[in-house]
Amino acid sequence: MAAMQVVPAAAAGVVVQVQQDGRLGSRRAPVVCATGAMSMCHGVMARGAFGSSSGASALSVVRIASPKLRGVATMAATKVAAELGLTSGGEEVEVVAPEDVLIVENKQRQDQERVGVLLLNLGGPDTLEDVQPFLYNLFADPDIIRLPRLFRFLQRPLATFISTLRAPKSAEGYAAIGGGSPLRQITNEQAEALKASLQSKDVPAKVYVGMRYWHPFTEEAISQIKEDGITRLVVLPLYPQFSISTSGSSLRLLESIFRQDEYLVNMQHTVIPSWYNRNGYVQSMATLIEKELAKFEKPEEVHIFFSAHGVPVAYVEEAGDPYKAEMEECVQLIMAEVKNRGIRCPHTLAYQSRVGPVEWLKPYTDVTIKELGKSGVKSLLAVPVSFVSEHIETLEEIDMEYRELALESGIRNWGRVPALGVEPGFIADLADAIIEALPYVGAMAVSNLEARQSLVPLGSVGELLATYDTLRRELPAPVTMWEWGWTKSAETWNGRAAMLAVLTLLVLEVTSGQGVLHQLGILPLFH
Ligand SMILES: C=CC1=C(C)c2cc3[nH]c(cc4nc(cc5[nH]c(cc1n2)c(C)c5CCC(=O)O)C(CCC(=O)O)=C4C)c(C)c3C=C
Ligand SMILES: [Fe+2]
Repeated sequence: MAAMQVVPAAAAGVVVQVQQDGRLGSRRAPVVCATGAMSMCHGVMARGAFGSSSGASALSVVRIASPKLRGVATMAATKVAAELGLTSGGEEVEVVAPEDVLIVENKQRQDQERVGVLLLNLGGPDTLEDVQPFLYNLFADPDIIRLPRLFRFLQRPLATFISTLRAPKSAEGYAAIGGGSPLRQITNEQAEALKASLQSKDVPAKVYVGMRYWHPFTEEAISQIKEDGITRLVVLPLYPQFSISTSGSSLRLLESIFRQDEYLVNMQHTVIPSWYNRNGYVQSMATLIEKELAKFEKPEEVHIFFSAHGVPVAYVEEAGDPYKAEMEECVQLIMAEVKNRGIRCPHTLAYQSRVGPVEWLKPYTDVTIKELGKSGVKSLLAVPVSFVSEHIETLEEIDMEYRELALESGIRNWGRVPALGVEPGFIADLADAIIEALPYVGAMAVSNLEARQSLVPLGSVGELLATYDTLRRELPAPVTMWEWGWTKSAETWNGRAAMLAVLTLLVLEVTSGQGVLHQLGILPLFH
């Protein structure tokens, strides 16, 4: 193992010593000298003109200020040392003092590289006409409704059936918030802000938005990424906590897109699967809470009420979704920071937006609001915590439905923390997360301990999908009327459900003239 250490910057620049035998001081390897001016703050990539006895003429430098990032330092140092010909390539470079390390990258190679950031999000209907097709896309996703293998062919007809039934109720909600979802516009603003923040940190990158269920679809973003010749991609789902039903579903889609395309197979990438535990996010949330609390007449009497989007319990208990654990840890971290600021309000976490009759994560938001009202709480501050943009579930469900319920339940003073949106501290922290992930692009990060900063560790799409939900077990469908399982009643219901689904299929095929039976050439025989 070779050792790489950066000797603190002299007035003229930085000296990097690389040694082959792991002990500093003996058998000196080539020394790389920096002569340009550079920014030295944490996480900032700076550039300068450099000279080196190994022949490298232009380098860029990343300062790693935290010993916690030893893994990042090691990986990048290993790569750089090999590129500079300081090691023969195979051996890992040991980082002696990570808090002092400057990682040196070959700038010539960097100039040919184009960094891209892909923001993943759910998407929402732009107009009321979009509501049913948007819902169709959502319910056609096997990570939202996972049918038993035998019935998989019914996924699409079932999605048509459920989306058609649900569309009028959903459309009412979207009509109440102005006739469509604000998600597209807010996500575009976040992308712009992130690009500017990265640029200000001397990391030029293109930022793309890929939605799962509506425009701009992930496929559209990927086409643009190819067209722009991106060579290194950081994938950032805009969900602070990981769930199979959100980030997981988008990764599953990316995996299939990547697999079918030679350019994408070879494009290096890494994913930041969740980031609820980043200090910048936690601080930004605490600041928003503090600001909203100050608007109450008696802030010390306010109950802080975190409301997260729910998922069916089976996602957590049967498929191993880390969502609940990450959510609980997230709320703990935010409350620890809130307490740090001298605020002593009690708090509760509950889950909203359940769909259908299967059991979802508890406690439910509506039930909890009623209970809090009954128990004498008079002032409530709602904090949406699973999403970083305003959307139908903050603007309609929380601001209208839950507010009304709270007032009916005896709560007199109501407040709501806005979603983070383009809050500067939050965007700057996301930019830092991207910069810190860059050395992992193309590297096997999951196997690296330091990459395990959250329950779902940093890694490539393939690595991440291999770490959870590998079996993709059948789960109770969240939106249908039956229960899967082997109890007597479940069997009966399975049979009925299958009959219902087959009937639906037949009706749809006959009315639309399209479908599996037409494809198999069976149905036209009956015409
Ligand atoms: C962390 C966030 C989210 C999780 C987890 C999640 C799981 C999940 N959602 C549904 C069903 C629906 N979700 C709908 C809208 C919607 N969902 C999220 C986020 C999460 N979903 C957002 C941000 C939005 C809103 C987008 C917008 O247009 O503003 C909808 C449509 C709206 C409605 O009809 O209520 C449905 C349906 C399931 C079944 C699920 C987990 C399995
Ligand atoms: Fe949802």
